[in-house]
Amino acid sequence: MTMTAAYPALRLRRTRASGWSRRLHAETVLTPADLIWPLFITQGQGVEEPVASLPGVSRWSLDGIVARAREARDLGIPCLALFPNTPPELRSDAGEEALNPDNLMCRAIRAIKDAVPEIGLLTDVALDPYTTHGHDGLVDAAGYVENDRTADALVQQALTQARAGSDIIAPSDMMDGRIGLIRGALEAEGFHNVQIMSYAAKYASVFYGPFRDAVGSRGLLKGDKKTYQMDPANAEEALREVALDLGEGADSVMVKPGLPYLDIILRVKSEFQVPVFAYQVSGEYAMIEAAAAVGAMDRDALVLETLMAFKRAGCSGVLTYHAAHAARLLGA
Ligand SMILES: NCC(=O)CCC(=O)O
Ligand SMILES: [Mg+2]
Repeated sequence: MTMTAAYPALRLRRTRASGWSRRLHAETVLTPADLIWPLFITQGQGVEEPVASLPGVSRWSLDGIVARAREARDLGIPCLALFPNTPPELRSDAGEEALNPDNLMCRAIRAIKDAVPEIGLLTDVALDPYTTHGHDGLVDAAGYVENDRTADALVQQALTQARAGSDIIAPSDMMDGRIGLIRGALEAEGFHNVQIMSYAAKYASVFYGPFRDAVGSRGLLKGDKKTYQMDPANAEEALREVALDLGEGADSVMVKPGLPYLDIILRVKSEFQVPVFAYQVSGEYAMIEAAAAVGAMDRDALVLETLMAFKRAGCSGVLTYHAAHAARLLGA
């Protein structure tokens, strides 16, 4: 790049001097269409259960979930991400409830599609909301999460969700090879337009703590998830993960958590030029709320600045528990 001028002819502050000019020169735009709103589903009717570690976030029974879907539509949010809180009596070692066509997830998909057909639904594929041990897959006698048996179960779980009406299958389990198997099964059953958003680079992170409260698996989890989720020390490996998932048929890829991994988002976008999404996870949400609660920083500004950072790094969109609040701030 050749500079045509130097100070004092060139002053970068000139274009920043007024609001209209800052708007005119903004390189990145954040709109409600960039947001995916994760929602927690619970049993019953007329139930709202606040999640203590996520102030402002609740689990909703199906009627409340449908109300949130209407709210999202009216705010211009294009897509919801659904997570069930499965009661202990429906959990098992193999998480069979994940394959029940009448489980909470499938009932939520159908209820939303009936009432608000114009909103997109992204559904989580992994066994952790359904297992007694809190792991994302099937565990062998030594406590190791078995890859290939788990992948077979995930294929069945993905088909169960696609049959219920899911628009985007989002495998969050980090098993090897599952994207290709799921894509093949979806094609074979005629679900040609059901997308796959792969949690391609999902790190074994402390930032997921409040989410485990929300889906009821915190107290259950035995050990940690380091034999399948990625080591926070690694970046090159994330590019290999993304390359594999794209090669197996993922339509878009996700990096998770979000803000501490902006370098990964930037590298994935630069290397592959495909749709990349970030998950601003529960611990990130909790940090923002905690900082705002003690008056350390302004909540609304923090929400919008962090979401803008994802767009600037190259994201097509962001999963965030602040989605509805952010959409309101953006004046939808
Ligand atoms: N599979 C979905 C998650 O693990 C979400 C994590 C979070 O929000 O902390
Ligand atoms: Mg992988």
